[in-house]
Amino acid sequence: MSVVEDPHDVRIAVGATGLLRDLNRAGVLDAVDLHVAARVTTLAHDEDPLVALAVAVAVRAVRGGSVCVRLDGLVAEDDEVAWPDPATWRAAIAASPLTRDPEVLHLEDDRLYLDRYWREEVQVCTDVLARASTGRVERPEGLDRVFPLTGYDEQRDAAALALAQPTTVLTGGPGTGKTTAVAGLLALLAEQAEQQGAPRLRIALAAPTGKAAARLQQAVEKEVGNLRDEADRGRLAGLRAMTLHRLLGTRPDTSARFRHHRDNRLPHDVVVVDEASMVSLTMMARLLEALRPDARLVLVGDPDQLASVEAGAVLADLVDGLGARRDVEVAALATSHRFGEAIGALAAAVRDGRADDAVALLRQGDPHVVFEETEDPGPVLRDVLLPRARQLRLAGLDGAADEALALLDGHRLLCAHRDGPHGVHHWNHQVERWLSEELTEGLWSAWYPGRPFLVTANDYGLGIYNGDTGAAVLRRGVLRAVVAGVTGPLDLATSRVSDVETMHAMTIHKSQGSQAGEVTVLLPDVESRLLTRELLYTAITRAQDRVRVVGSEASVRAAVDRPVGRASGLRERLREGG
Ligand SMILES: Nc1ncnc2c1ncn2[C@@H]1O[C@H](COP(=O)(O)OP(=O)(O)OP(=O)(O)O)[C@@H](O)[C@H]1O
Repeated sequence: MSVVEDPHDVRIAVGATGLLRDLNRAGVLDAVDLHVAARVTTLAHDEDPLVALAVAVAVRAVRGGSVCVRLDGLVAEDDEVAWPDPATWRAAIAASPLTRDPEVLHLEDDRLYLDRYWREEVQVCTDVLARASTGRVERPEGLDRVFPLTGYDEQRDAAALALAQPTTVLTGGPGTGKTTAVAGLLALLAEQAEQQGAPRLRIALAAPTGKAAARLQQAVEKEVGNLRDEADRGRLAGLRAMTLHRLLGTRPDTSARFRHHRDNRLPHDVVVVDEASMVSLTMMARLLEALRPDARLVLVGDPDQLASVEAGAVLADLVDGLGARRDVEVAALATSHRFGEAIGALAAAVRDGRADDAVALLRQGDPHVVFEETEDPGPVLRDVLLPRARQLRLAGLDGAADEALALLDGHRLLCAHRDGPHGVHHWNHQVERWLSEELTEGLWSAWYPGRPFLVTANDYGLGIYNGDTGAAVLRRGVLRAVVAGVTGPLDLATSRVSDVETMHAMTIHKSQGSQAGEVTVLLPDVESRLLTRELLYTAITRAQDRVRVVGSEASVRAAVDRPVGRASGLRERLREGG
C-alpha cells in the first residue's frame, strides 16, 4: 500500500475524516471518490460514515471500469485495509435514504451499484433475454452456396445459428473470419426477405469508433465481393457502416440520450455491431432499447481483448452468461486464417493464462516471435525505430505518400502507457531526438516530412476518423497530411487536420481494431496497473506477421497472471434470469 505523504497532493481530499481519510491517504480511494461521497451524503442528510464509504467505493469501481463493487471481495482484494464487517456495512447501506429517495445506491446480494448502472445492467439482461427465446430452424440450403464447402465449416455453423436466433453473439480472435461469416449471413437474410416478398432488408452495420466502422465497411465490402453468386452480391451492394453514436442519433442537447430509444425505434431489420468488446454497458443498454423487438441483432467481437473504456465488460459477460443457457447459443469461431502458428500459439497462451507456455514460446526463437529480454529498452528500440523513422522521412521528403503509408502499416510500436518512461510521449520524443541528432537541422516544428500521425477525433466533413493514421509528405514544396482513409489516401493541408498526435509510438488501447505487419510491444514494469492479460493479448494480436516483445520475463508473467476482472452482475443475471 503506497501512502501519500504530501497534504497538498491533488489526490488528497482535504477535510476527510476517519476511515475515508485513511483510505485516501493510503491511495485506496481517490479525492474524487471522497468528493462525490461527501456531496451525495450531505444532500441526503446521511451522516453515517459507512454510507459515505459505500458511495466512495461504488464511484471508485466505476472509475476502474467495473459496473459494481463486491463488498465481500474488497476484503480479499486488500487485507491491509480495515474494511468494515460486510454484514454491518450492508445493514448501514440498506438503512440509508440513499437506497430509496433519491435512489443513488443499489445493493443486491454483496454487489453494490451506483443506481444508474444497476438499472442499465437489469435492462440489458431483460432486453437480451426477451430476444433470446426462439427455437432452431432448418439449415437453409443457401448456406452451401454462400460458404465454400471445404474450410468454412465454422462460419457455416455460425451463420446457421445466427439465422435461427434473434440475437447472436459471434466471437472469435483476430482473423478467424468473423466478417466473412457476417457477409454470408447477410446474403442469406437478404435472400430470405426476397423470397418472402418482403421489402429490401434494412441492414445497419455499426461499430463503437469511427475507425472501426470504416474498417467494418471495408471488410464487409471485400467479403461481399467474394460471394460467388452475383445475386447475393447485388442484394448487399452499397452497405454502409457507421458509429453506434451515429446509428442511434446523437442529440446536440444531451450526451446521455439518443434520438432512437424505446419509443422511437431504429427502422432496421438487421443490426450488426462489430468490435463489440469495446461497447460499454451504457451504450449496450441504449442500443438494445432502440432495436425493434423483431429486429435481428448480431454482436461481433473478441471477448478476450481489452474491454470498453467506460464501465462494463458486456461482450465477455454475454459470452459467459448466455453460454450457460439453453435457449440461446454463442457462435464461436476458433481457427485463425491470418497469422502464422507462432503468433497464434503465443496469443492463445496469454489468453488462457499459461504463463510458462507464453515465456517458452517467446524464447523458442521462431522468426515470427521475438523476445527482447531487457530492463533497458533504449538500445533495442533505437535499432528498431530509427531506421524506420529515417525511411519514413525520406519517403516524406520524396513526396512518396504510398510508400510512407505502407511503412506505417509495416511496423508499429505499442506502449501500455501514455506518460512515463514506458509511455508513448517519451518514445515519440525520443525518436524525434534521435532523428534530429542525425540531421543538420532539428525537427523544430510539430509538422515535418515523414511525421507519422494518429487522428484523434472524427471529422465527417474531411472523411477522417479517430484512429486513422497518416504521414506528412512534401508535395511541390508544400507539406501535406496524407491520411490512410478506408477508400484510399486523403491528401489534406496540415492546417486542416487539427486533432492529431505524433505516432512513432501508440498506446495499446488506441491500437484496438487495427493491425500492422510487425508489432513491437514495450512492456511496462511489473507494478504498472495497466499491465494485464487483456492488454498483452490485444497488443500481440495486432501483429500480422511478426511480434517483438520488449521487457522482462517478470512483466510477461505479471501480465498473463492478471486478468482484468471487471466486476458486474450481468453474467449471473443472464445465467439465472428468464
Ligand atoms: N474459412 C476461411 N478459409 C480461408 N480464409 C478465410 C476463411 N475465412 C476468412 N478467410 C480470410 O481470412 C481473412 C480474415 O477474415 P475476416 O476478415 O473475415 O476475419 P475477422 O475475424 O473479421 O478479422 P478481424 O480480426 O480483422 O476482425 C480474410 O482475408 C478472409 O478472406
